[in-house]
Amino acid sequence: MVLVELGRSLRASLNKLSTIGGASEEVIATVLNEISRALIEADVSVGLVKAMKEKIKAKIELTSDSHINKKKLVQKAVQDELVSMLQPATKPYLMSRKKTNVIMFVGLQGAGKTTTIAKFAGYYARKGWKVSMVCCDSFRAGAFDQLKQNATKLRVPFYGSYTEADPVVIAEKGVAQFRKEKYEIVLIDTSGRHRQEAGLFEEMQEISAAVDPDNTVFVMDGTQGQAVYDQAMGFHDAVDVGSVIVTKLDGHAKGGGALSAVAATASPIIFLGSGEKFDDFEPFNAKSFVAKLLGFGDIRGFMDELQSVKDKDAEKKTQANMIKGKFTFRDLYTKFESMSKMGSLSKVMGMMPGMGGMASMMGGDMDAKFKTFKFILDSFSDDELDGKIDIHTAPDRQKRIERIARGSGTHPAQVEGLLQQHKMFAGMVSKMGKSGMMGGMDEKKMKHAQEQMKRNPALAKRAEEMAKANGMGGMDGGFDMASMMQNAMGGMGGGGGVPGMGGGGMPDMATMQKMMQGMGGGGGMPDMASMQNMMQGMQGMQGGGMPPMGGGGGGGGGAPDFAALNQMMANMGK
Ligand SMILES: Nc1nc2c(ncn2[C@@H]2O[C@H](COP(=O)(O)OP(=O)(O)OP(=O)(O)O)[C@@H](O)[C@H]2O)c(=O)[nH]1
Repeated sequence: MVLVELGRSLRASLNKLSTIGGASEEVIATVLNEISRALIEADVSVGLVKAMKEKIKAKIELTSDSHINKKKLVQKAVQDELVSMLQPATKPYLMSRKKTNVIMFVGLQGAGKTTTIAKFAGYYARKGWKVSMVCCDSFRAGAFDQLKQNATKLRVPFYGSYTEADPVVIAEKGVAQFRKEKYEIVLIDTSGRHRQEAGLFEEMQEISAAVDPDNTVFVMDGTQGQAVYDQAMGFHDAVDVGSVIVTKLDGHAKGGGALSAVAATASPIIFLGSGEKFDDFEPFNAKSFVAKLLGFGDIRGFMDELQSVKDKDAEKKTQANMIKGKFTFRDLYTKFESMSKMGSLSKVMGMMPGMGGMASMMGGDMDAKFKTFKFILDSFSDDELDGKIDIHTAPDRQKRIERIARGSGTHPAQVEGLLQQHKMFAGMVSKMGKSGMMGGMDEKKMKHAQEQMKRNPALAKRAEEMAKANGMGGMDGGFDMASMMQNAMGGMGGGGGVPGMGGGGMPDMATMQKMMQGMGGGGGMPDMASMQNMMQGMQGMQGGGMPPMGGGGGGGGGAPDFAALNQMMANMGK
């Protein structure tokens, strides 16, 4: 998650508010002062912060109802004001799949244009768009090689020239070629300069006139904080900047200032860059960003991502298998694919309520582990993946493990670790399949359970009390995913086990989706069906968590009492 420090300070301040009933004037004043200080430290302009603080205060004072939960009120006011500070005034360009979308990238030298183009290309290619790149940066030696290298890694076609010095000619030829080949997206890299110079602006205007881009994206270095305001305005006035991408928000204290300054120029921010890797990139939406910053998760973003990347056929097959109580290595692979198409796992986790902090705590290692799992599965034969050869019981099991380890560049112990986790999860799926639990929550049954809860508010209340008694009560009287996960994972991160291979099963996407839907309302109680789904989901994680999250399973903490939770569900239904 970007702006880790700012998020941590804001969350810590908000947590000072009492959960029960009211918070004293004094506490509220302290919290608002701390929030203001955190924002100023992130380089947000003092004027903006002052105005924001006054607006929040006014909102709180206006609410004379003494019964209202002050904690919620302050949280909501802070969230709303942060959103309005970061919400750009204009809407960004929306790409269409029916045409060639020509996108020109501009910015100062070193802002991260070439890297951002690669990230942008990767993001859309993962979602199935036909993407291409054109290098018009004939100013910086090596720019074309850099773009070429990135394009090759991403398997995206590119156009450029070592001999042609005129960027306008390159742009025209490249765009014409990719238009003819019916590419949906053509990304144009332009050259940068150290400062905003007349020469740079002229070149940008000439390229722009030659290719008539559908959108001009201004790439800006976020480490400069609020100072970017003048830069953004300069580019805005020189070319018709349609949207902005702010880069280098990883670990830089000034990111908040950069974001608020860009929003103040009325240019829509479309993506944020948070590292040098292609995956260090996320779409920007003020509401989702603030929700993640404050640790509330981003259910909407998660669902959108899930929908846009899901390989529906593969997921359907896996779902059908699981209902029958079957879970092959290919099903495991499908789960990995779905997750990896959504970007880095830490990003995905950042979208889940309360889990953002955990993701940053666990660091980039998670993604490395995730990749290792995929490499191992890539070295399975089709028959092994589909369970036609049961690798667990095959007489030449050891030989197969060694072959897979060689093929994936891993240690046989890591392959063994994956087999163990698969076995555990497949066993669980098998039990659930037999008991009908896996298929148990189809739409009809889910509706029925929801109706039950609606008709009987006492039941909903009891469920909430029970959930709280089980240590699941959290923010807004709803669920605190972080504490649930901590419970569910027991000794995450502990020693023992095969290094890097603590993971096991993962709840199926449908379960996860239902579970998220249940939690997405913010506050209140998830419906009964979702809760039961959630239990199933968590059971899937019990063997060490989502694959890359398992920490070897050694570190104590104790497994959650799923039997008790399930019993609780069952009792509630009576
Ligand atoms: N930490 C971090 N580094 C980044 C990010 N984006 C780009 N970089 C790094 O910033 C440096 C400059 O990036 P480039 O993509 O070459 O910049 P450019 O704007 O294309 O530069 P010119 O072609 O010279 O105009 C490289 O070392 C990148 O790896 C980011 O989000 N975070």
